[in-house]
Amino acid sequence: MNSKIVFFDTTLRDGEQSPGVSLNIKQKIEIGKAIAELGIDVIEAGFPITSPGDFESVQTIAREVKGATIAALARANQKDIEVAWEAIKPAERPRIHTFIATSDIHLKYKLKKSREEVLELAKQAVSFARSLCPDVEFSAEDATRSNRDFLAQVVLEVVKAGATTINIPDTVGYTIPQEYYDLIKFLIENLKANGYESALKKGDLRISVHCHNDLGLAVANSLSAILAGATQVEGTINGIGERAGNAALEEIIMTLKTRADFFKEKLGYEPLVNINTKKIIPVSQLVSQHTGMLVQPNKAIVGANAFAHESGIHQHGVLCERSTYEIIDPKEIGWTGSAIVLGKHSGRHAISFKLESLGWKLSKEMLDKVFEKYRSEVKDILRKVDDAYLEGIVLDLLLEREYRYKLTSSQVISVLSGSLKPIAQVEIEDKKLGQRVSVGLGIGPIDAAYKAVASALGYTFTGEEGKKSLKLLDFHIDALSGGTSAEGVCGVILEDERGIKSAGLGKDGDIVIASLKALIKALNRLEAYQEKGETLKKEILMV
Ligand SMILES: CC(=O)SCCNC(=O)CCNC(=O)[C@H](O)C(C)(C)COP(=O)(O)OP(=O)(O)OC[C@H]1O[C@@H](n2cnc3c(N)ncnc32)[C@H](O)[C@@H]1OP(=O)(O)O
Ligand SMILES: CC(C)C(=O)C(=O)O
Ligand SMILES: [Mg+2]
Repeated sequence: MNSKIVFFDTTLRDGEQSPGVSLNIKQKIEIGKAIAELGIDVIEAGFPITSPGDFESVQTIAREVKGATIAALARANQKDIEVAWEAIKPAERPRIHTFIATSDIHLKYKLKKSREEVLELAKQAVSFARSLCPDVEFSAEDATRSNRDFLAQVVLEVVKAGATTINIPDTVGYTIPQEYYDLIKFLIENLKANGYESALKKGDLRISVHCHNDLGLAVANSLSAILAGATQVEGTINGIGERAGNAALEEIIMTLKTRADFFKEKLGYEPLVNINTKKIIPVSQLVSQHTGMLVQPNKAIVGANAFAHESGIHQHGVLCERSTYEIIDPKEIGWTGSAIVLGKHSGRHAISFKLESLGWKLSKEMLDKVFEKYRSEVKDILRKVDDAYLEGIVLDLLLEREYRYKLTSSQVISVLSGSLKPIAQVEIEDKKLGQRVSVGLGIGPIDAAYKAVASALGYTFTGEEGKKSLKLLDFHIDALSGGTSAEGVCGVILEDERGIKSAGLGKDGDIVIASLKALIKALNRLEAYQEKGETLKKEILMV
């Protein structure tokens, strides 16, 4: 019995076929090396006949990427195969991967050839490839829409011609798990009946699967094929690839690892052996960065939300014991850990956890007050609550009466056209220094208003000398309801020179006023924190 499944990565070939993706040689080598470090057995580096650039990158990968077999794709013709061989020849272990479609749809409309002609081309391609390279993979493109008996005949003949891996692609993502299971089983039984049982058992001959995700079934189909006896599985990092993409290798790997019990029982052996799963997140991020294909947040394993918990009941569970709502330890795949994200559905346990991590250890009564304020002031307004807003609530409860600034008057003028600039005038009551008045010019009315406030209180957003520097880390405005008379809500996060963060929300029918209210709130909280924050944290509060 085979002791392991061969993992075949085609991020650099099928993955690069994603619309809009084009990787340069440097990026391909970086990705190739990262995939090899993950422990992937075969890396399909490209399709060398495509262009001189593709040839060069496949050749460079063949020279520089160690540890994995390096494969190159070729159509079923001599020229493609010669060029592919030329490119991969320098690899430690080269593989020629040749293919031709076997479905009647492809034969009739695309190749315009009979079944007999395709069978002949497949045999010739494999035996020519085999005359160059000992490791030859053959793919029957669109296998899942092919006539079963014809497919079985092609498979048998290319094995006789010397193919060592036979790939049965679900090229258009059409099959479903049970159907694919039956197909793979049927093809394996047919090979066994024709004298290849021992080769299959020893791993000298492998049935491979290559699934596309048009119905969202690529990973399920791949796993089903493994259960039917396939011993090579193909896919890409992050599931990128033609149209809806390929099977996501990281999902297959983590399913085999997480449900090793199930697969071991069904297969009689442990299917996952050599993968260094801690490299999954770094390689996923590298692929996303180089291809420009963002990973959707809710994507399994590698999505930003895959180990993030926002709802109170789940947060409570995870804080008690991670395994209540997580089936994988995120550290096992290279994340730093699980994330507790505050939002609309969060409860007291998560708030208390967050505050403790910020240094605030609150009494139960105080926590109840914070939660009530969180519920009434923040929960429905912010989609994701930064820690600074939470800390701001605590400061309001303890120190609001002492807050230093009050906006007493303001006027802001917008400019439609011409050389004039928007201008703002503000009047602020400062508990320490009395009334402060200032004027600001800006690109827009909010910019002008913020500059006026900063100048009145001795701050600068632009690094002016002699003033206290502030960074505007976040600024956003939303409408609280629909229509032109909707109330606007502004959220602001500031950071001072020491890295202290402070946030404020402001609501008003006038969005400039909402923005000013948010800024003044954030500045009040910042000053309160600077003066008393650390001292207050040291006390266990019994308010
Ligand atoms: C399912 C898959 O993912 S298959 C891989 C798909 N990937 C790519 O196509 C990316 C790289 N492709 C390319 O750069 C180009 O298509 C090239 C260089 C390979 C070929 O370009 P062109 O010669 O201009 O041909 P074009 O792409 O327009 O058409 C494909 C030709 O290959 C033929 N062909 C397609 N598949 C095969 C095959 N497996 N074996 C032999 N011939 C094939 C077609 O019948 C057609 O032939 P024709 O020119 O005689 O009509
Ligand atoms: C070339 C083959 C393996 C392919 O990518 C497909 O059929 O999807
Ligand atoms: Mg494909």
